[in-house]
Amino acid sequence: MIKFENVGLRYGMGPEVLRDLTFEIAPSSFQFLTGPSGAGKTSLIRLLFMSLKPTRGLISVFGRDTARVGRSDLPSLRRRIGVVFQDFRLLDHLTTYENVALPLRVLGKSEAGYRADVVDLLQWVGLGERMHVLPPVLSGGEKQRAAIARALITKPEILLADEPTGNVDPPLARRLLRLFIELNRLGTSVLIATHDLALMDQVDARRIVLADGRIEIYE
Ligand SMILES: Nc1ncnc2c1ncn2[C@@H]1O[C@H](COP(=O)(O)OP(=O)(O)OP(=O)(O)O)[C@@H](O)[C@H]1O
Repeated sequence: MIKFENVGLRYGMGPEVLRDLTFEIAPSSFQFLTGPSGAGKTSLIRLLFMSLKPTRGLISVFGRDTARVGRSDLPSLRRRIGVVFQDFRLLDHLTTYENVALPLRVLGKSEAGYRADVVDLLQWVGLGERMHVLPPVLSGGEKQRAAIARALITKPEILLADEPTGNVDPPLARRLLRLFIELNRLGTSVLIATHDLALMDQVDARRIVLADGRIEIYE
């Protein structure tokens, strides 16, 4: 569903931070993206989400060459990808419920049609009791789960999560991991960027390892 061929990325006139990346992400697959701090994990997620363009090589997303995707086609392609950013990006003036419902509101859906889905999803991530509070009073782990729910509400075909367990204690990290595994079991592809070795050791999953701008894949 996503294919990279000899992809390279540099910022401005700087050195190439990603080099010769060739790999695929299959439908319904589960993988970790790992590597030391600064290795390029966030940059790779931005390439996958098409918020950055590669400086060379080919990226195809759902069969479309991203270099040929026009501005008007980008939103509909992006809707098929859920992203959880490292800094959550929740809107502080909207409740947890409203934050999670926002992608549907933007699509012009009616609240009567989506209310039950949003509540179900909030319960699934364990935020049923917290849906009417504003993000500033949520704990780090609760914000994390709200961001995950918001990424999932449009039923994306792939979920990209950047350090989703970076702000939570080990028991909650294990719970989030179980949630991602369950999501994958239901058919969604999952890519989790992390440098948490203990987390990765809990699942026998594919590892895409970034080092010095290149990748090695351990199936
Ligand atoms: N907007 C930018 N402009 C210039 N250089 C950047 C930019 N964003 C990232 N870089 C550089 O690209 C390299 C990869 O950064 P990136 O944030 O992708 O790594 P990372 O593996 O996600 O790191 P971390 O685990 O610390 O979040 C780093 O050398 C970083 O300094």
